Amino acid sequence: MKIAVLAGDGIGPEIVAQAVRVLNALKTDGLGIELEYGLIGGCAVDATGEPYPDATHRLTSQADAVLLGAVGGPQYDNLPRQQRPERGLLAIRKKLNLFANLRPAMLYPELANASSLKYDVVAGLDIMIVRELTGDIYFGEPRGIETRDGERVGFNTMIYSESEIRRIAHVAFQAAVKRQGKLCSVDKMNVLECTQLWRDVVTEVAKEYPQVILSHMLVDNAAMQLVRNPKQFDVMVTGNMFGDILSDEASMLTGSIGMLPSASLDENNKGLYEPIHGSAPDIAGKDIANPLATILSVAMMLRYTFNQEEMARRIENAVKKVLAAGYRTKDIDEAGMKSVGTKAMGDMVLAML
Ligand SMILES: NC(=O)C1=CN([C@@H]2O[C@H](COP(=O)(O)OP(=O)(O)OC[C@H]3O[C@@H](n4cnc5c(N)ncnc54)[C@H](O)[C@@H]3O)[C@@H](O)[C@H]2O)C=CC1
Ligand SMILES: CC(C)CC(=O)C(=O)O
Ligand SMILES: [Mg+2]
Repeated sequence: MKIAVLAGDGIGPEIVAQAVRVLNALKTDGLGIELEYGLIGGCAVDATGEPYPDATHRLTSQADAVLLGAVGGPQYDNLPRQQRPERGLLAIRKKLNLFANLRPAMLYPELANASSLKYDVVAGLDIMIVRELTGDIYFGEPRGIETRDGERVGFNTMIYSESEIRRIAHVAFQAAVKRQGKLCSVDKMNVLECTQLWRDVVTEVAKEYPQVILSHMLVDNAAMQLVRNPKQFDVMVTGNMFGDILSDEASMLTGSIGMLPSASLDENNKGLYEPIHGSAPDIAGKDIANPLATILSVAMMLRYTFNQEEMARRIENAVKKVLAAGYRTKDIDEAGMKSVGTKAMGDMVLAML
């Protein structure tokens, strides 16, 4: 099995290095994998002028799975839009048809005090956010900034086709069937036609899953409910932009954005695995970033693309043990715990593994 490793920018190389150590440890234990490295994002622009070069696309197309760190940084913010690192991320998602983004927000009991909510509100929290990843306002055309009537206007297009909504709805319903059987679809149908269609299609698909209890919620309320009573949610399904925002919000219920992994899957469970956070330029190069979201993304890779449930659990259990033993990077640290940096956290996960 081939894994394309794209570390990207900012903290990307630091956190991916720890996840690669985990993969290499499993390889030593008999997991048949080969790692190949490529460029994406700002580092790819620096080397080739493109955020997602053809050579990287050849590598990822031939790989069974992709491990990605993060892209972007302030030094790239003034580039022409097509060259911005984030466009590389949009390109890989679109070109590999990775339409189903799974973002589990689960609280490790050891991190109860790190959560931004009180213990009784978050104890046992386990939400699966299913975010559509290749459509919506992030990809819709027309888009741009142009002069109209003597002033500049900026515009993007929120667009979803019925088939795009239907296929992500199926992923979400199937996830709900395997979990507590509850699905909440999040939209803004009171003002956006695009999401009226979203609600209509999700409601139609629900007929194929009578065992799942479907509810609908407007996104502003959903954002509020996530910090009021997050345990009401089992699976949430939503579009690209709302899912992006709600998953960053949900991450803080688990203690830190540095804890949330993700899987981005195509129809055949070929996948790209990355933490949900960005390149965190404010802490890059300081050996303080939390590598656990990236390490937990490797667990998702083993589960979803390689069907190695036992190895996936081994990684998750190693993370649990590290937290139970009191090791904490800065973002989840608290009094009385053992503060560690990025690499030392990787050391501890390897030791527990
Ligand atoms: N998937 C990706 O590659 C993404 C890339 N970005 C890009 O990343 C750059 C920075 O974006 P921001 O808005 O600052 O979001 P960010 O997610 O990179 O950082 C937000 C905050 O969370 C902290 N943080 C993030 N990951 C952490 C970790 N593993 N451990 C400890 N703390 C962590 C950062 O230090 C920062 O204070 C931008 O260029 C943005 O476009 C943003 C989101 C996703
Ligand atoms: C950087 C963007 C393209 C996307 C983003 O923030 C994300 O996928 O979480
Ligand atoms: Mg995001």
